Amino acid sequence: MTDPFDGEEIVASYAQPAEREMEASLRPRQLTEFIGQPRVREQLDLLLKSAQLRQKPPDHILLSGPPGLGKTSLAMIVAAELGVSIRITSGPAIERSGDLAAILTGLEAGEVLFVDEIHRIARPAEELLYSAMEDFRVDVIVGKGPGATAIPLDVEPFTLVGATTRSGLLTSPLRDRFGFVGHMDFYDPDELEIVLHRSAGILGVRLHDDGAAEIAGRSRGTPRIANRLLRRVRDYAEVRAAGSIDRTVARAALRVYEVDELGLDRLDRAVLHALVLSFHGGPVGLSTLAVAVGEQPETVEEVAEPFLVRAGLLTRTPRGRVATPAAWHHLGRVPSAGDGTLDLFGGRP
Ligand SMILES: Nc1ncnc2c1ncn2[C@@H]1O[C@H](COP(=O)(O)OP(=O)(O)OP(=O)(O)O)[C@@H](O)[C@H]1O
Repeated sequence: MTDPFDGEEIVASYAQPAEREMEASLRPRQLTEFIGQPRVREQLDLLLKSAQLRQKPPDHILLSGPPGLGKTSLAMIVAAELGVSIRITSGPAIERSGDLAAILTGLEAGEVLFVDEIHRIARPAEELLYSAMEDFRVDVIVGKGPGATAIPLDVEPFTLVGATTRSGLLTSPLRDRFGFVGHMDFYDPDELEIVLHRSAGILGVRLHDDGAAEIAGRSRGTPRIANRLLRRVRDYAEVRAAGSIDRTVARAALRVYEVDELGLDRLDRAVLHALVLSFHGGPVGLSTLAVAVGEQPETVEEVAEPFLVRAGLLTRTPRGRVATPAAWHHLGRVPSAGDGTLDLFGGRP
């Protein structure tokens, strides 16, 4: 059976490079502009203000949560609120510890170093980070074997902001060196409506409250997706609806872009299809499921599953992933008593 939604992946929760520039223009610049996440916001506000009172860089900050919830934006806000510049890198980009040593020793006093996907940093580089975070010092090893020597180099006091979608994969020595851990959660639809109105203002789009509510409800609790859907609905509105977005226009546009009423994207639906149709609802192991949808296990686990679990469509059990009755219903199917699958009309898939 072909997936009727197998089209452009406009609700994918990771950004395409071409969209990064547009995303940057929509980023909140100050803590007061940052919508939602009230607990993290308040905790960060205290951390930053007390650091400013003491005139010292704040403790290292770890932000954890699914993609697109605003971790990068918050890291930039931390630097902006402190009035310092930010250097940005990511765990996978730091292949050798020498790369990290060069970044660390090049930092200016008080700067923020943002390491996205910090759980993917290579082990030797991670070990270098320990002394840099704790003592503002790195030992660079020169040479190999018995003749190798460690040259200690000073690092200016800095604040590391690490972002991770998988805080469970962080080793405890690394996790323990963060003085503050902020857990980001999915946004409520009413918070996403505020995000959408703010973005519409920046983009110069007329967005009515009912249009914002329609888009927010399909944004999977994720501001990045809300903004992406807004841009696509804006395209539709400009060409077919004189540039104004209300509920009717939003619904029509999202139908064209094949975003369903739950906001599921191609990968989400592929996972549900595989789980329900190929594995009869599970339980099935993550790697088997990932092979069935042609993705890496990490992509299924980090990108699709958090929302599927939250939407009550998938559960993780010790024996593997299981489709809930709501997942069967969403695909228009009913679980059969035996191992076969019957669709709602009694036929086999
Ligand atoms: N609280 C917020 N208020 C307004 N806009 C937000 C908020 N959080 C995120 N956004 C918007 O969502 C987009 C994605 O945010 P950001 O890149 O900070 O997420 P992220 O969690 O770092 O994602 P990833 O981990 O995938 O890099 C930004 O362009 C920004 O416009």
